[in-house]
Order: sequence, then structure tokens, then C-alpha cells
Amino acid sequence: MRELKDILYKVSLTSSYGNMSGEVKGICFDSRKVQAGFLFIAVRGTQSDGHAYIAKAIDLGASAIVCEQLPDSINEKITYVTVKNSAQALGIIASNYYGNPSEKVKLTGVTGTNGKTTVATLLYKLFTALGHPSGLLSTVENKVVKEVVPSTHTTPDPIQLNELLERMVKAGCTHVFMEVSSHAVDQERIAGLKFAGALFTNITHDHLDYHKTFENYIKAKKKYFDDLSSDAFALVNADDKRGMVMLQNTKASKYSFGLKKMTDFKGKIITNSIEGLELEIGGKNVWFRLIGDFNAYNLLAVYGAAVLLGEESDEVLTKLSSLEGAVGRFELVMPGSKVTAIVDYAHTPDALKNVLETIAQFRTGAEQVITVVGCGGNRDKTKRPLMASIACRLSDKVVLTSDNPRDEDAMEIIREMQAGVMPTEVRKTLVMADREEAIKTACMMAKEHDIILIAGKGHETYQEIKGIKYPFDDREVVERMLKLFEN
Ligand SMILES: CC(=O)N[C@H]1[C@@H](OP(=O)(O)OP(=O)(O)OC[C@H]2O[C@@H](n3ccc(=O)[nH]c3=O)[C@H](O)[C@@H]2O)O[C@H](CO)[C@@H](O)[C@@H]1O[C@H](C)C(=O)N[C@@H](C)C(=O)N[C@H](CCC(=O)O)C(=O)O
Ligand SMILES: Nc1ncnc2c1ncn2[C@@H]1O[C@H](COP(=O)(O)OP(=O)(O)OP(=O)(O)O)[C@@H](O)[C@H]1O
Ligand SMILES: N[C@H](CCC[C@H](N)C(=O)O)C(=O)O
Ligand SMILES: [Mg+2]
Repeated sequence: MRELKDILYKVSLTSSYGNMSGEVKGICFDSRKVQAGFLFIAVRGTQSDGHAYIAKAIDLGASAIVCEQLPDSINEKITYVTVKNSAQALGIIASNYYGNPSEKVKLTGVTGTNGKTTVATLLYKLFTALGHPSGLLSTVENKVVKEVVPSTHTTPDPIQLNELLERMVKAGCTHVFMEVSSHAVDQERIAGLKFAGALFTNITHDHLDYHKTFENYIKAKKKYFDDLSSDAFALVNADDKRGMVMLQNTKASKYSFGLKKMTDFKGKIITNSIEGLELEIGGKNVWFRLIGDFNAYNLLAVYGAAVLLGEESDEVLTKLSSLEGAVGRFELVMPGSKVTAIVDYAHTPDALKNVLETIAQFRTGAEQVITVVGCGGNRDKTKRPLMASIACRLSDKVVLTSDNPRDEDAMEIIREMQAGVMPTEVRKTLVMADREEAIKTACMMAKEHDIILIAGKGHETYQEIKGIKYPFDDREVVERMLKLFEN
């Protein structure tokens, strides 16, 4: 039996009314999911305010309410608890409700604009290969040892998150690796979690629709490090302008990695080819299967974290050297075809630039680089002209298309992208809002040895248009089109 007062352990209450020893049958922050005997936590969101649904939650059987402000009319049969920040309270409550699972594993979080999925996935694969039952919480999928649990967010809400962590503990996981998005930090989805370690990959332009300014975006990431405990480690990319800023106010032990400065985990690129990367790392030259300079940073982050988690350096490098990255990241479709087709999840200006610059390093110059790219709807609009501009500067032909338009008009998004196309580059662009047609057109235009980059959706198996997720997989579409034009 779980009593309310136990579930509220470590939550700082500003007031309480009613029975604090009642049994809590479940916890919930969405009134639509409340059942009899549940605790409802009213959270202020971006679209609406959970406080407006307290009465509805009680109608559905909620017996206790956590809120920042009491409703005008109080129901004598219900227990009310007020707190300063109910989103933060929700995190702590969810941890308590599921038995504080993050304290029973070594939980390592990865934050940064790009590279979170790659680093978290590599860590999960590495620790599995090293013989540690592990868990993963990522954009692509969640994993409880080998069991796949579909993912809806980069970082799940606190209830899903702690429920998954509890399942991982029960399945015997000793280590868990998770992505920590800036939205999650800002919305307190990770409040109440105990981290053994935290990693910072980089910060570049993204999510200004949500954070409004780049400074706020940096602050959200930094808060993650500010809140770590003194027995955790914080490992940051020293070559990123904001890497050391992340460490400024943390109580955790401070470490850094990089290619340029003197750091705790320093690497050097020896060879960078379409086959992989050779790095000087941990005093050795090691071959890796990942492609592109940016992946040297991801590999160093993984190596550093593994060593800080107590693994033996040589064994880490041996195992890491045989691993592949995450699906939909620089993924070659039908390798060996006449045309090289790459699907990549680049959905920020920096990621797109990195991927196209990587391609530029490998190309001979005789072939064409054809890029198919769009930008997501209901997301940072200021990325749109920048991404189109980068695509044009670094490609021979560009097909501007749709990503996930969500609630926006697909053509309007493309028009905003076109604002970034210089008059001299207009002749190399085509507009084709239908993503399948856009990929088909790229394949039609491609001659032998040409390179097609399909950017933005990576592993996604849907396209979201006006609230409906239609099945769509870049990898499947390009494979079908390549076969169509093979002969
Ligand atoms: C903008 C954003 O991040 N929104 C997230 C947020 O929802 P919200 O603040 O908009 O919620 P709201 O609709 O205003 O509702 C406020 C409160 O009222 C409650 N409510 C609402 C209606 C009702 O009838 N009853 C009721 O109780 C809601 O349950 C909620 O508690 O909190 C919800 C629960 O945690 C999230 O599902 C939701 O993610 C939306 C769907 C989303 O698309 N988020 C994206 C932007 C996101 O989080 N992305 C990051 C990755 C970004 C990256 O790094 O690239 C991620 O971690 O996935
Ligand atoms: N360290 C890095 N630096 C810059 N770009 C990177 C880095 N790692 C990956 N990328 C680029 O960013 C894309 C997304 O990578 P990944 O999925 O690992 O990032 P993410 O941070 O998890 O993204 P999201 O915020 O959507 O969860 C890749 O497809 C690649 O184009
Ligand atoms: N985590 C990112 C993913 C973007 C993927 C891209 N395909 C898009 O839809 O914009 C976001 O939610 O902003
Ligand atoms: Mg991710």
C-alpha cells in the first residue's frame, strides 16, 4: 500500500488540507486518464493549465490533488496539497511512486543539440557488449535489456520515465543511458532522478520556438549540470564554445573531451573515410565504423563516460570499435548501388552542415550531390532559411520538400526555406512538397556515382500531417526508387 505522505517524500509542500495517509491507487497529470483513488497533479503547460481540470479529475475519482493554487471551491472529501512548482513535484512524486528506480542503477544522461541518440545508443550497445544488462531511453526506441518499448519523445514524461526505469531495475539492469532534451529539463521531466553521470555533446541553433532565445536554451542545458549531485560526473565537449560553461556551477566531478584542446579524454583523427574513422584515443590508434568528424566527438564522449563508469580502457576501445551507430544516422541505403544514397536525421543547421561537409570530404568532385530536405512544422521557424541555404551551398542540386508539416501548411514552410536560397542558387533548387515524389525526383536525376542525401527524418517511420501520422520511411522509399531506376 502506498500512502500519500510517502509518495510526497522530498516534495516541499506550501500547504496541505485533508488526510495525508490515504492510499494512492495511481498517479496522473492528465485528467483524461484519472481513475478512482488516483492522485492528480495539476501542471501548467504550453497549451493549457492542468489546474483547469482539477474538477474533472475529481469527477473521475481522484482522491488527492497536488497543485500550485487551490481551486475556488474545495471538496471536503478530497486531500489538497499545494506546492511552488507542480512540474517539479510531479518528477519527485513519480520517482517515489515507482520506488526511486534511478537510485538502483547507474543512470547516465546525455544532453546537447545533436548527438544525444548516437551517444546514448552507443553507450547502451557498449555496456551490453561488456556484459552489463542495460537500459536505453532514446528518440528512436526505449530498451529494457533486449525488449523494445516504442518511444514517443526524446525524454519521456516523468511517469513513463520512472515506470520504464522500474521495469529496467526489475529486469536486472545495472546501467541505464538516456537522452535529456532541453524541453525535459525545462519541464522538470527529470526532477527527482539520481544521475551517476551527465554528458554534454554540443549546443547550436534549435528550438528557439520553445526557448525564445539562445541564452534561455543554454540555461536549460546548464540547469541539468547545476542540479547534479557531488558523487556524479559531468563530462563535456571542451571544443564547443559552451562546453566549459556547463561545468561552471556543478557540484559533480568535472571532466572534458575534445579534439582540439588539452582535455581528460583527448582524441586525434588519423583517417576519416566513407569506411569509418581511425582515431588516436587512449594512447592507441583505433578503427571505428562511424563516419564523419562529428562522430569522433560522439566516440570520445562514449569512451570517456565508459571509463568514468569504471570500465577498463582497452576493453572499451575493442568493443566500441566493432559497434555501428544509431539507425537513420548517416545510414547508407543499398550500399554498392550505382548511386550512393544516405539517410540522415540532420534536422538542425549544424547537423546538415556537418553531414554535407562529411560528404564533401569523400566525393571526388566529378559526381553530383543531390540533397532532399524539408523542415518540421510547429517547430523553430528560424531554422528554415538557414537549412535551405546550407543545403544549396554544399550540394549541386536541392529538392526542397516536406518534413513533418504537423499543423502548418507544407508549402508555407517551403516558402520560408526558400528565403534562404540566394538568387544565384535558385537554378539548382526544385520544389516538391510530396516527400515521396521529392525522393523519386532525386533518384531520377541521379547518374552513376552521384550521392543523394535525404535529410531530416532518419529513423522515423511516419510523416505527421495535421495530427495524423501516415506511414512513411525515407529508407524504404529511397530503396524502392533506387530499384526502379537501377537499370
Ligand atoms: C511543447 C512540449 O514540450 N509539450 C509537452 C508538454 O505538453 P504541454 O505543456 O503542451 O501540455 P498542455 O497540453 O499545455 O497541458 C498542460 C497540462 O494539462 C493537462 N491536461 C490537459 C488537457 C486535459 O484535458 N486534461 C489535462 O489534465 C496535461 O496533461 C498537462 O499536464 O508536456 C507533455 C507531457 O510531458 C508532452 O507530451 C508535450 O510534448 C509535446 C507532445 C511535444 O511535441 N514535445 C516536443 C517538442 C518535445 O518534447 N521534444 C523533445 C525533444 C526535442 C529535441 O531535443 O530535439 C522531447 O524530449 O521529446
Ligand atoms: N556530435 C555531433 N555534432 C554535430 N552533429 C551531429 C553530432 N552527432 C550527430 N550529428 C548530426 O545530428 C543528427 C542527429 O543525431 P542524433 O540523433 O544523435 O542527435 P539527437 O541529439 O539525439 O537529436 P534529437 O534532438 O532529435 O533527439 C545526425 O543525423 C547527424 O546529422
Ligand atoms: N526532436 C526533434 C525531432 C525533429 C525531427 C524532424 N523530422 C521534425 O519533425 O522536425 C523535435 O521534435 O524537434
Ligand atoms: Mg535524439
